[in-house]
Amino acid sequence: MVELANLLADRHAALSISVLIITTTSSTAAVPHPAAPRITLLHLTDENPPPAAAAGSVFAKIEARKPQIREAVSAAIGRSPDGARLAGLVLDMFCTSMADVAGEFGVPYYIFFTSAASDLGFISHIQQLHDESGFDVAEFEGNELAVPSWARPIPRWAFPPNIVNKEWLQLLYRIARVFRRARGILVNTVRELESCAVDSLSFTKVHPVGPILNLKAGAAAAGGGGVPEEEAIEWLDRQPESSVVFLCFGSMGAFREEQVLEIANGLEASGLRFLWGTRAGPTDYQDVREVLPKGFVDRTAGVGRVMGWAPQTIILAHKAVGGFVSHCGWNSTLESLWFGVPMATWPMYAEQKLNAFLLVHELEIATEIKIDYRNGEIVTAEEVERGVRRLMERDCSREERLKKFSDCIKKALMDGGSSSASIAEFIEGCKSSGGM
Ligand SMILES: O=c1ccn([C@@H]2O[C@H](COP(=O)(O)OP(=O)(O)O[C@H]3O[C@H](CO)[C@@H](O)[C@H](O)[C@H]3O)[C@@H](O)[C@H]2O)c(=O)[nH]1
Repeated sequence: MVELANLLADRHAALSISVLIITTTSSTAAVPHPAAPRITLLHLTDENPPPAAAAGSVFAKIEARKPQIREAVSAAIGRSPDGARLAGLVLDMFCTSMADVAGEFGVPYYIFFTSAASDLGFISHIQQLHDESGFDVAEFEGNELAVPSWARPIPRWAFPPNIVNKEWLQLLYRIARVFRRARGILVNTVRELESCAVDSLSFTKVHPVGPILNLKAGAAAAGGGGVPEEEAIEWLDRQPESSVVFLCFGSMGAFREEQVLEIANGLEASGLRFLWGTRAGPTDYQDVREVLPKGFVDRTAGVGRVMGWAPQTIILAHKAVGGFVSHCGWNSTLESLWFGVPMATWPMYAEQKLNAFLLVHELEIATEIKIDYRNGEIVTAEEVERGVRRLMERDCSREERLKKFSDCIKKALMDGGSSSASIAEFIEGCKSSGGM
């Protein structure tokens, strides 16, 4: 959201933006600094959570903050210069309940969707099928489902794992209905990367405005252990060009001890250079070194390092890195594309299997360690070894495609680029809706 605010403020000098940040007990990442004084960050903390926030899902906790949000919006209006008016509310997918607040202030709301447009297409399609014909994706028994925003049918294994949970699915449908009524959806993607999805989404105005990245690498979240950041980078500086496999699984990608052992054994058997970013397991361990195979750190000292939170964008930008094993979170995907680093997929949760399917089968720019990963499954050392070797093999046609998309996404926000045009169109739309 802050990076989006930076981008919008940069493109329109009269725009002031307040970013409301709801802090929950599970908030981990540090919030970046805004780039312009016209951007105000308002942290709505949990110190005196309203009673409803004590229990329930993150959505219920957020919804319980409505009065706080109303107050914050009123205060933001009060602070704005004479003659300025509220243009609208931009909501992320966890905050769709605040659409009502936009209504109360008589302004439109927009969505900021931080995953792929293809994922947005999947969500809105299953909701439409459900509402129009009672289709129940949780009971779907076919092998694949044709979805208009995808060039090829999506295999059932690639569906987000949560959809078998009926309660969660109803929540997803509710969110998708709010999406449909939005004045527009800003998507962190690039038209050239997902033209099929962007062109097929016609229920509201879709603005591909990406890639919105924080290339300065966010501040570290706690947990994981391993070598300190400076040591990891110094080590990387000493490695030959494109020789290191970087493994990192997002802000929540922690593995159980059993899986840590298989990854470690697979990496060691491959003989490849590696830098492995880890997150602490929820219950098992605090520092990954507690659960690595005995002697692993010493035996692999010449070829690898294990660390906790990794400064991912700095590492992906490093010339020693030749491949990235990723959980396929959308931000990691865009960062990898930005730096032109080949990816091997290991999706873990949320919509990551869809992203992996997009990367491997639609765009054909990634290989797989695992693509149809099921929660709780163990990926063996042999699979890891094979996967990292495949990742580091030269494949000219894959590299060419990767370079093409990497070039596209670098141009998108430049003058004349597709995302630049989309942002301008969004801002014009805000003006014509009478808000600015
Ligand atoms: O050790 C780490 C781990 C993560 N990151 C950064 O944290 C971000 C991770 O983002 P992402 O790749 O999108 O993964 P998640 O944190 O898992 O993101 C959630 O949100 C995304 C959409 O915003 C979804 O695509 C994912 O499935 C969902 O898990 C990226 O900027 C990484 O550079 C680091 O810098 N170091």
